Amino acid sequence: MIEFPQDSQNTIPTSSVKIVGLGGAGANMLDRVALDGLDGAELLALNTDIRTLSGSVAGERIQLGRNLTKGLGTGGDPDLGNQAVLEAEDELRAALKGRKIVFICVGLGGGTGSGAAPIVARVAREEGAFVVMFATMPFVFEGRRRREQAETALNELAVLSNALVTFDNSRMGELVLAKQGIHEAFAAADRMISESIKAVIRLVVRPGLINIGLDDLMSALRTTRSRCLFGSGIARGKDRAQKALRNALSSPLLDEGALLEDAETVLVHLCGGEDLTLFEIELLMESLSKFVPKKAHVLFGAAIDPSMNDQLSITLVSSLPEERLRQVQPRGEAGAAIAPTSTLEPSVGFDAEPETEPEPDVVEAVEEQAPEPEPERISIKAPEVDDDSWLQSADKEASETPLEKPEEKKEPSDEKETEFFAEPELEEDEETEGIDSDKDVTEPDEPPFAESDEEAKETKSHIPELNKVEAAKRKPGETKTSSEDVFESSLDDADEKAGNKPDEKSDEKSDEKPVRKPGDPQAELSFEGGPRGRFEGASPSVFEGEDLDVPAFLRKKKK
Ligand SMILES: Nc1nc2c(ncn2[C@@H]2O[C@H](COP(=O)(O)OP(=O)(O)OP(=O)(O)O)[C@@H](O)[C@H]2O)c(=O)[nH]1
Repeated sequence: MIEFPQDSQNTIPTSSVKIVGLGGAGANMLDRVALDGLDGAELLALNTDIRTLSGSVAGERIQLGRNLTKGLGTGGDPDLGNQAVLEAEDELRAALKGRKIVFICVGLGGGTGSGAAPIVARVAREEGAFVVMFATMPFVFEGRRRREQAETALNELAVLSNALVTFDNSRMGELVLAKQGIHEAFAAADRMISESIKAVIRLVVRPGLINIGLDDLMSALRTTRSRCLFGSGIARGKDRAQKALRNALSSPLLDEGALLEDAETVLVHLCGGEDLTLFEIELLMESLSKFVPKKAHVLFGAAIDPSMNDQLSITLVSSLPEERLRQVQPRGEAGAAIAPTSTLEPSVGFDAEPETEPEPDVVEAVEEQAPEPEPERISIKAPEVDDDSWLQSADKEASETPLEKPEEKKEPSDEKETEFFAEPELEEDEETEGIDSDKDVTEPDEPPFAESDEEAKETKSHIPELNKVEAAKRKPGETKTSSEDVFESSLDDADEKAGNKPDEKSDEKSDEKPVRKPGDPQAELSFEGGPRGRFEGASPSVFEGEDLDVPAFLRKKKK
């Protein structure tokens, strides 16, 4: 039954919404949200690392662990992250006071995010907010320690958040071509997270023709021990309704709509420009009905937003009981597969009821001793950096693909269980070349970003390109973005493996010319040489005796 609520329900003003970016990854996600444009919602950045914090676009920033880490990151220690946020709890509480819905963006696996996220969620809940957590899980190549730290935090967050939406970075990484490297993979994940946040905000905040409120959202997500299904698509032009639906269903979390077939409640929200027609809505709902069981409760909302122009967006939110999830095998090819990536206690819903975790790409609520997540290859076309071109390519893809419910589930095949950086066409001996057979690569103590020599060379060969991308994102006065820290670590590893001396590396890097976006007036500093890390005439940024212009990884190395 499709329900058309006539009253305004519980829609909330944008001013009651706060988006929190926690840690380095959270700051990048927040930047992405801001770049993509989101009117009204307040942005709050939380970090131990003062350099990353000061580069954040957020209007509000709180330094965590001022006395504990003295402006530095936690070096991957969640206990430090936990203590650091407790030091700033009062400030945090004041910043979250009176908010009805709080989105928390965090990359799990490091110290600040993993250690502080549960406390941030708790404080937000105590202040009466509905907490939606968007968390990324580390790449497989980051090593077991990070994965374990992430899963420990995830278990806590499943209990503390109202909705937990998990993105596996490895899976997100597969949205880009393997050769595009770490930065593009992060960027792809950040774009998807930003889209998801905007879609949920569109659902509950934007006043619509037919409104969906928090009640509806919760009802769509509320089942015991379930995980959230989430898909969002946007399209323009002829057949835009069909195309938008196709795009939403191709979300890795929906498995081409197959995961909706047992859904009990499905929330559907449409948003279009002033030219949105009733005919389009009917067409879209008819197509969607092929993917949703007849007895399902379909909650429908629609909004007109003149800024959408000729675009139409559709957001689908539902949840799938855990038992059902286990039966669903990943679908190959264009669909994305979802495999449980962690073990979770029952998640808790609004008003302390055990509840769901949403995942726009993966939300999980599974049991202890669940299998380790395995990366799967998916063949969704990589979005272009340019939004419009991405939209056009998505449109084209959608229009070329018939919108039909998949009839058969395919058994997972070994073929798509390919590691993120694996080269599918390599000969067998090439694949193994350079791997140290004496080393147990699953050792808990292996360093993050452990790579074979070949992979190390491969990573290194992307560095100039990646640096250009990151350089274009730097803010005035910033010598590096936080992602470059991660990247520079890879560079170090690559150099070490290649047997290069530090000065050989410097020579290579000094040739790089950072690229600015057209029209951007900001001057550029070269990474090495010249007035290091600051503009000429400016004083060094010294904090607690630390020269913050020296990249964090170098400072950490000195210790
Ligand atoms: N999607 C995405 N993930 C990221 C990004 N940067 C880092 N990550 C992931 O987030 C995890 C945590 O990294 P950070 O957020 O930098 O770490 P932190 O929480 O600030 O913790 P410390 O630096 O250890 O204090 C990493 O292991 C990566 O998997 C990013 O820009 N986008």
